[in-house]
Amino acid sequence: MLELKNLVFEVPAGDGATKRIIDDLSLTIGDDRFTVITGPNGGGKSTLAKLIMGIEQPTSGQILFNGEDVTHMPITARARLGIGYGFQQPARFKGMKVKKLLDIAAGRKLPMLACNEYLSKVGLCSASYLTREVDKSLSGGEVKRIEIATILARDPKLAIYDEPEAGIDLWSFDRLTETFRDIHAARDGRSIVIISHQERIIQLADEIVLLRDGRVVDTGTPDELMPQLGFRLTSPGGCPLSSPTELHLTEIPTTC
Ligand SMILES: Nc1ncnc2c1ncn2[C@@H]1O[C@H](COP(=O)(O)OP(=O)(O)OP(=O)(O)O)[C@@H](O)[C@H]1O
Repeated sequence: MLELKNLVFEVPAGDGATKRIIDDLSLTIGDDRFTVITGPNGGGKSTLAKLIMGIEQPTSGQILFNGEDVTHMPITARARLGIGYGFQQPARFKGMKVKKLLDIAAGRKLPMLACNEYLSKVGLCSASYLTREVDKSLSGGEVKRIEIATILARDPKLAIYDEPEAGIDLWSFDRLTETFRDIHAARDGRSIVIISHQERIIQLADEIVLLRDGRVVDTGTPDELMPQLGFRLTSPGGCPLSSPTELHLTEIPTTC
């Protein structure tokens, strides 16, 4: 369980003034929960994720993970405890092959079959990508999907994905949505927090958290909050392009 208690994050705003990015925010995320954090641009979503991961330090407040105070713990220690984070704009690692990155994430040398599985879950073909370097030769969407595959390989207790849909094409996004749905359906005690503006991801949530001006302004189930967010409720997985998308997707993970 993740508990955020009265978190405040302020940055210098010149002339000794400060700007409050996260404003006395309290939130509890239980085990086995699929939580989507959404809200307007600049509302503080990525900052909140960075505070949870330890990339930023709160000005005040407390972060507890499974009862342990991790507020001032370094990133690596939090990662060891089981918190994983996927950046909105992932880093590239010149000289590092995709296979090696997956091995590092998993903490062991992965068999090929496992690599195939992780990459297919994000709609990438192992044969084309395992030996590629994670450098500038990969497109933004490819790097993003490889990073998500590394988080799947790491299999953290709490996985935080910052806008996993960003820069990802419709077909790969469909595969990714399936993957998130499968992880959640497994109900194995893992928790997922996804920062997203995407209706189809928001729809998967147990709980939606609406963040604005660094504050939680509302929480609720998709039934409760989606109409308020301006979304129309559809059956899970509903998509006007489901037929052509499925056609492509069956080709992506299985035939490479
Ligand atoms: N270190 C910093 N210094 C100054 N301003 C910052 C800093 N970090 C974040 N901000 C500001 O805080 C606000 C929240 O940023 P954040 O990236 O958390 O928003 P977001 O909700 O993730 O937005 P988006 O939906 O556009 O990704 C923004 O106005 C941003 O410019």
